[in-house]
Amino acid sequence: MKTSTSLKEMKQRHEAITMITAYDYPSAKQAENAGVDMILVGDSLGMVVLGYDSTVPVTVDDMIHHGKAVVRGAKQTFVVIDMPFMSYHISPEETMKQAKRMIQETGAQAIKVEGAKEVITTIGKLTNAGIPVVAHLGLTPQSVQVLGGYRVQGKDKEAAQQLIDEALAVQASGAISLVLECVPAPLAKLIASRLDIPVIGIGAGEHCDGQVLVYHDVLQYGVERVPKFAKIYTNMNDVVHSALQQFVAEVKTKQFPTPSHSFTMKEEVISELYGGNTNDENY
Ligand SMILES: Nc1nc(=O)c2c([nH]1)NC[C@@H]1CN(c3ccc(C(=O)N[C@@H](CCC(=O)O)C(=O)O)cc3)CN21
Ligand SMILES: CC(C)C(=O)C(=O)O
Ligand SMILES: [Mg+2]
Repeated sequence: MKTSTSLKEMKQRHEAITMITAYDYPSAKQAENAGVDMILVGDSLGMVVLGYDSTVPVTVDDMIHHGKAVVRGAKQTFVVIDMPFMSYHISPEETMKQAKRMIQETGAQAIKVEGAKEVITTIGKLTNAGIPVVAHLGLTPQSVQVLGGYRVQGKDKEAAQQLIDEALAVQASGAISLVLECVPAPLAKLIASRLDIPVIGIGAGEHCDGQVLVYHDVLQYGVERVPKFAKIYTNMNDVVHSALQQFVAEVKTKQFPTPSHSFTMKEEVISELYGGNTNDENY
């Protein structure tokens, strides 16, 4: 199991950190078996496994339900879980209460929060309470309606400088790592070099300390289009489609099930069930 200290040491020795999302028991088990360093129970689950068109409808209960299954599937892997939309903005009391539930009820090792300005003091409070916090800057999908769409962030001088300042601020308030989403590669490179904590990029280029992608994008599983920054390593849509089509066809044509997928019983018991009438048309 990685720790915030060992992740920082990986950064220091320039060993790339790998992170992938998982939302349930089988995906978590697969991620762990493939040797990822960290698993993210992302609120992207709202879009990729619950079918919402943004991450905004996702609740703390949704996150806990999926988070518990992920932790059961990946007991040896560092699991980070997203605090969902508005669960850390209402009041400090509400934030602490929900963060406590997320950690205690799932067994995850850390939580992740989007943004900087409004969450700087929150990161410090959670850290002081013993909850490791991962920050998330750049394209922050919970604010998609404020950002005006899923767009690359930090392209001009002012926006880039603001991102640099925010990255330093989340580190100063105790964040153990920073996820940087959809920012120009040169800006991500500069931020990663200025910070001591690992910067995990998604659409942030090759110079981050690690990379994170959404499980269903990597596998093209259930998703139709994937963001430009995602790399598709296999096409599960085709694999699943053809397997399910074959199942349907084989049942229709009576090719499935065969005796090898069935159970039988003693001949004499069957005969008794037919009242000894072995001439019955169904016998
Ligand atoms: N399947 C999936 N993968 C993700 O990476 C992901 C989600 N869902 N849901 C939550 C957020 C939303 N994310 C997204 C969604 C769309 C784009 C996107 O369409 N980006 C444009 C680039 C726009 C530009 O050029 O400014 C693209 O063409 O990829 C990016 C990030 C990342 N996260
Ligand atoms: C895209 C990653 C970083 C995320 O926050 C999520 O999957 O919810
Ligand atoms: Mg997220």
